[in-house]
Amino acid sequence: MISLKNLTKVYGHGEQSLTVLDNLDVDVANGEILAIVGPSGAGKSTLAQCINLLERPTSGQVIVNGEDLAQLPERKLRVARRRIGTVFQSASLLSRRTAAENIALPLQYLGVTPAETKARVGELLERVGLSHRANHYPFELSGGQLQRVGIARALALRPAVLLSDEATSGLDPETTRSVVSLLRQLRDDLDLAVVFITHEMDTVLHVADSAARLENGRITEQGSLVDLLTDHDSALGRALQPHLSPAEPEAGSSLWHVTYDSRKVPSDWLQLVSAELGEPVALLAATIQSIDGTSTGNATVGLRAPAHLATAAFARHGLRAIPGELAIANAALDHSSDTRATEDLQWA
Ligand SMILES: Nc1ncnc2c1ncn2[C@@H]1O[C@H](COP(=O)(O)OP(=O)(O)OP(=O)(O)O)[C@@H](O)[C@H]1O
Repeated sequence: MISLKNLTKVYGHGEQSLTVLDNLDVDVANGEILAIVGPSGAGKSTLAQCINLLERPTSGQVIVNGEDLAQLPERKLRVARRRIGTVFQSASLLSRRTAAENIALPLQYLGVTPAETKARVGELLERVGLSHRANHYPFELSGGQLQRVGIARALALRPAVLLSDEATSGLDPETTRSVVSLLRQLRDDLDLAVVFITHEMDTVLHVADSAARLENGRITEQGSLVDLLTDHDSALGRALQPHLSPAEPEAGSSLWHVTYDSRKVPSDWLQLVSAELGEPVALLAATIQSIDGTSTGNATVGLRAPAHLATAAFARHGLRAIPGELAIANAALDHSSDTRATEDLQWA
């Protein structure tokens, strides 16, 4: 478990000072992946460096398994830092060492015997699915394989916390999916608390149990993925939903945007709403996913029924429906009055 309490980082002094992290409170339990998202300049890299204590926070606590690492003197910090394994954007492996030798590095620095190191490296290679690439050099490995070696190296000293600092950024979608599924596997097998820092909103839905939004050095929203996705007031929840390009509605019918507003939306809601309205409801676009066993998502539909009947029929099944023009007008309003919406659009 890792807890950040009142974490603050200020660069510079006096009039030149810049508060980059402002009183952050974040908890990540064992077996949980928390995604921290935010636009460029929000403070994500600084936060990563404060979590693994490469930068000392100006004030506040970084508590791992009950101990505040931020207060430790340098000598003790060197040891305590082992509790946090970090995976960086580019795996940053030593080019003249094989995959196995790169993974062995942290163990060698610690003076672990060659026999123990060999056994541990073998275990780690197997865990990340790379036993067959043990003796390959970085230039012989794909982007996804390099990240797997980076993950294995981060796990070498059996950390309690795995910090992923843009570890999937720049990877193609399929490779991202495979790295993400490895992280989820490790979360479960090793009961790790995983902090997944990213600017890629698309990945969050696939990897995280919970998400927090960092903006101008502050956490502006955080919660479980399901809570965020089913809260129509959540800017982060909206930004997490994939964008849809709906088909044209039939002439004479109007377009509605439908979001899952409850944890108990029946899977056959389209038929149920059609039956209640006594007319077909056309599905024009939809994205629905299961998060921790709860269905969430949004859809665009076309129908002819009067607005008040349609709204009520959707609401009875835990869905929130907004007429197309109104939804577009709301989005425009968000866009002009709320910078968060602007950035949501950029991330999506
Ligand atoms: N060592 C430093 N000294 C002074 N200011 C810094 C330092 N490091 C970062 N900053 C400032 O802190 C702010 C946040 O930077 P940071 O790199 O943490 O953001 P970020 O969210 O990671 O951005 P990006 O996604 O573009 O990498 C920026 O205004 C940056 O200029």
